[in-house]
Amino acid sequence: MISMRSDLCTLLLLGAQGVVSLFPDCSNGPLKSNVICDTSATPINRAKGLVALYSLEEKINATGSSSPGVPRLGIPPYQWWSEGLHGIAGPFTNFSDSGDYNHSTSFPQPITMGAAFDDQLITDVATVISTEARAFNNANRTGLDFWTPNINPFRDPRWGRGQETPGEDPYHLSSYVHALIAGLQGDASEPYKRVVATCKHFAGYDIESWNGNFRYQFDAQISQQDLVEYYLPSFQSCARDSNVGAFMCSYNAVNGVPTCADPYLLQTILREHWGWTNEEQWVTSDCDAIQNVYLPHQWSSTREGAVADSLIAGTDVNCGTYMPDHLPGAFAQGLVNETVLDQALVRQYSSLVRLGWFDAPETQPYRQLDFSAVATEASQQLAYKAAVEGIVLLKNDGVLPLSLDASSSIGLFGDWANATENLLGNYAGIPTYLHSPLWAAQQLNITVNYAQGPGGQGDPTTGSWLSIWPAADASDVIIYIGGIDNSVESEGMDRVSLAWTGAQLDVIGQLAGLGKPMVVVQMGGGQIDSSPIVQNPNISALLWGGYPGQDGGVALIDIIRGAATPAGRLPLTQYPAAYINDVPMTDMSLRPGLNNPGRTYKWYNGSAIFEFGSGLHYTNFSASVTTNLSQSYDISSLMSTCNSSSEKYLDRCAFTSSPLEVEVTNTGNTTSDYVTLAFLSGSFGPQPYPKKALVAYQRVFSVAGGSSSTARLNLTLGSLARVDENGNKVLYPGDYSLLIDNQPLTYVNFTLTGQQAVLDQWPQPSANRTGKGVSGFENYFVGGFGSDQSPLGTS
Ligand SMILES: O=[N+]([O-])c1ccc(O[C@@H]2O[C@@H](CO)[C@H](O)[C@H]2O)cc1
Repeated sequence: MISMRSDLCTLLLLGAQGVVSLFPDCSNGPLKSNVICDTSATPINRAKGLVALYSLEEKINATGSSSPGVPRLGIPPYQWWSEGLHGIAGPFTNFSDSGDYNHSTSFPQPITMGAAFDDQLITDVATVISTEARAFNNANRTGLDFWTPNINPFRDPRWGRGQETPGEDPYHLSSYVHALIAGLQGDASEPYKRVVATCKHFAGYDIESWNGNFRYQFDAQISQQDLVEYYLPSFQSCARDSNVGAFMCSYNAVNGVPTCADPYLLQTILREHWGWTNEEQWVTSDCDAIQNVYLPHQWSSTREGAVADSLIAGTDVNCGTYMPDHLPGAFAQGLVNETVLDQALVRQYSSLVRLGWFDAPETQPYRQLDFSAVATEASQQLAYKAAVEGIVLLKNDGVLPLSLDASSSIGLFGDWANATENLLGNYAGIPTYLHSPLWAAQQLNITVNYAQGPGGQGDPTTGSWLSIWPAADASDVIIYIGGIDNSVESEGMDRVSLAWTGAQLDVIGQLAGLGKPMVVVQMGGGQIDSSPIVQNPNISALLWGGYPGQDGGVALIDIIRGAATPAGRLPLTQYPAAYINDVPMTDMSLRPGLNNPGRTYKWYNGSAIFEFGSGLHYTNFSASVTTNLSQSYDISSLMSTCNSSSEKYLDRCAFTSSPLEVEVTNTGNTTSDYVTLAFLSGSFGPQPYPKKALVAYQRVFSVAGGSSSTARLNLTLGSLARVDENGNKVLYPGDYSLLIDNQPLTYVNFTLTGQQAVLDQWPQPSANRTGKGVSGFENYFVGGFGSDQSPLGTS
């Protein structure tokens, strides 16, 4: 459960009335001869012209996410907060009760789409989301700024919001988010952006509630090495490589400073080091994160201090009302000046200029879109395809695919067998339809025996499962679809167990005891320890489906019956259930250490139940690297080639002059996709060495039995680099192996020689990262998080 916070509650109530969004009228309104309406001027000059007309009060009012507009100038209210995680959604997106605009396309959760390892799919999905967003916006039903994607890496398996991310690997996240932003925002050279995407939550946010630590208060202690190597690459991809329009700073602090008040993160790293200097780009706070700068972080000593510190640090929009409420006091106290406020507003309005907010609708293709562009046949098929591509086959003794005909009788059991809303996961809008596995099976000409149970995530008594046994007796094949859902992993709620519930294991065990062919489908975003299923010889097959979206049931049943073939790969590690006893959630370090067996496939020193990248097919593949890589490379000549290339950032410079080619051969009979995952391992750079690191991937499609396809992988100098303790990205001499993740593994060895070379010199934070503190609030947590009042009601 999200704790409802005072001013946000008000906001949400206002939002229930719908998005009151008109566009400024540049042809007849009061601004028509202001530069804001001059389409030949630059976005920044247009925005400056507008902001110059605002009074201080009007400027301050415009800092909240529900911006009231300026009626005297014909500036309508604007709602900055829309969500679009896997389809348009959010508290301010207004679906109608019936008729047009009563639904949109709901795609799988990112954790499932991440498993597809298909960047083109992600661009296509994001293009549909931005198209549908525009149609809804034209009907005043949503905004133009979408607070998606969530690209904090899924570091700890307990994290309740890991489902919102593409997984645990920073390279994968970086590539995924680049593809996503292209689809959401469109081509940067176009006159208008489709919508603005927002990379969140910057940075180090991946704890909801663990052992007395809460997202609003947590101070993540992260080494510079882990920050650069693990927590920031996806954000760098957004800012430096994908030209994203917006960032969101997070609730937590990093190394002592709440992120929304941290000039090191927001200015030195984001804007200066990553060159995110375009004035159209702005930072919003997470919802009420600025309040948290005061309490519970106690970084600023007053509310006025918190808004001033955040604005000065580089937070331009405040989700909530804290800035509009407390900036007047901050100005009165001389804590902030108007130049900083103007800068925030110019960023906001030049972004709206790029969205065409001020321009005549006739000139803009996106302003012509209506409900006929929503939930089209092609979008529905894409939602299905995304689900199919993300489903992962983890065990198969040959029973799958089932060949079903009119004489087949299947038993469908488990909480997810008739899942509808569960298919979506969190941050969902209203889907076009919800096709459960049961519904999908019932569309086939077979007998389906369905019975509910065990029921919920608790451990109900076996009495409630009685209907299962006659249904199972009547079936030739048993399919159990269960696992976890948003009742145990969600916003505000981290998991307390990585095991299947006792009730589910009990019923699965009893069903397996019937000795019939049996398939288990593990659902949910976080992984659960499926070793009891893997080890049970009576269970023939195991699939993972995550949250597969509106057509997820059809996708699952189609894979089970062979109408579609599985080729997804786990985008995260499946740890043993005991992992949560081995490491506190608050330990942010990746490498193994005291009370930490290491995190993710790179560093975990125990035995995973399933490794990152696991995934079987209904056929077999071999892979061979056909580009000749096995040689020795001199670091200084690699560097001088890159230094004289047009690439501004050395880590993006290509390692090989043309993409590395991998020939993928289907050595079996069944046509199937194949995800080529390329990892690097070896002895180079600082110790300890990671077990391996993903450096490239490509999905190849519909490879027929006996034939081959070529995967082309772009390797950069950055993919060979390691990060030193100061966060510098360095190319080191040493022995390298490129591994193509396949059975058997394909290796290519090569060496780098000469002196190490720095690809990216990391700016260091200043030594002083201590806040001002708030006296009298030492026991603030006792009072909870709902407001910035002290537990005693004084402030
Ligand atoms: O009080 N509320 O209404 C409320 C609603 C949502 C909420 O979560 C935050 O809002 C989302 C904004 O995009 C961020 O991803 C999430 O961390 C936090 C608080």
